[in-house]
Amino acid sequence: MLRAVHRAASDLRRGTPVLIEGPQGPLVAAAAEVVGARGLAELAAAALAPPVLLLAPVRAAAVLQRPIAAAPPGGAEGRKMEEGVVALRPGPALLEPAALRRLADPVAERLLPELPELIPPPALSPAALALAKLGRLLPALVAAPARASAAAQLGLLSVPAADVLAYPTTAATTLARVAEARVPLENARDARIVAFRAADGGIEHLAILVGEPEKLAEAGGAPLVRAHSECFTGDLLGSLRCDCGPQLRGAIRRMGDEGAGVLLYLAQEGRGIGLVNKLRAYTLQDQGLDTLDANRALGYGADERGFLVAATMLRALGIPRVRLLTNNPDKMAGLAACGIVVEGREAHRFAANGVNDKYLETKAERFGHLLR
Ligand SMILES: Nc1nc2c(ncn2[C@@H]2O[C@H](COP(=O)(O)OP(=O)(O)OP(=O)(O)O)[C@@H](O)[C@H]2O)c(=O)[nH]1
Ligand SMILES: [Zn+2]
Repeated sequence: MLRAVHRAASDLRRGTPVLIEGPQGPLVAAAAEVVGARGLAELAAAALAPPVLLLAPVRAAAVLQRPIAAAPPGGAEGRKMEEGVVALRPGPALLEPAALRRLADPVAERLLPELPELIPPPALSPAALALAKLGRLLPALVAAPARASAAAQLGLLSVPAADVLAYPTTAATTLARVAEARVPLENARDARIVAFRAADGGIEHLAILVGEPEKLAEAGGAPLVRAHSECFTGDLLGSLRCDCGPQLRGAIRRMGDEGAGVLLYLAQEGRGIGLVNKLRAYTLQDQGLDTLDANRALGYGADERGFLVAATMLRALGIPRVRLLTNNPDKMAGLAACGIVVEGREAHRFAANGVNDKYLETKAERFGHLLR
């Protein structure tokens, strides 16, 4: 079940259409960002009706140059605008690879050849958008109801919509320890790295254990824990745009000083949108958007991370109670909702550096990050 989703996301990434299966018959979909002439021809061969464009509501509003009310997915009430999906009927000038790429990408935005018309989204649209996000692609697709025989006849991959929507939970709950090694660190010599992998062999997450936090937990204690989302630019390159580097090294140093702790190094780059999209978000931020609106302009949510990954790893390590090193109240609530007892919070704030000042302000003002 994980495997089919994984393979379908990979096909989307290479511009090949996939079939998303539901009770009313399949939807054939290809990613607007990468689809080429061959993918569009395959899509047309599978389709029962002319293709439509599926976009996140914020992106659709930007394309149409007016505010729109998003249809909540599956008619569910109370969903956030950023979780909905909007369908547009394109004319022939838009059904062409370069125009589709411009439609998907606000960074590449130039005048579109025509303004498409708003129509009700076909069934299974939310799963199509979710699959593009799992592939870390821009959530923009060209899609059409498809013939049930299309998978066999055209050799397209087919995946149940329900499996796509369940993927984040399934992947998080099937994480298991696969490797472990002692790795003395500059500021914490007694450190080990434990690697976790999901049942589909997908993306791996790491736990860095300083000292013996498991023993502390066994005795009923709550070790110092940091759930750190990967940040290639900040953690590795020392980017000044964010505070990730100082937070990462600061957490290890603190655990070294205290003699015990766990740093979960989570493969959730860019708050879950991936490195490529984070770079796009940075371009939008240089054009004036803040970190939250930049994510939304791309069609992603402000924060796409789930906390089940961290909770599953902590449970597997035998650490059900934690003192969490964070300024983010959502992390505490998220871990608690996944069954981890958050006994306390330790502030983890570093001074602004002259470049990340606005980023830190936005985290406090719009994400509700605690200032101390
Ligand atoms: N999309 C996006 N992601 C960013 C941006 N700046 C940093 N990030 C990502 O944000 C994540 C940093 O999150 P964390 O430090 O784990 O958590 P936090 O939500 O800031 O909360 P704390 O625990 O208080 O640090 C990393 O995955 C970074 O790649 C940005 O401008 N846009
Ligand atoms: Zn960062």
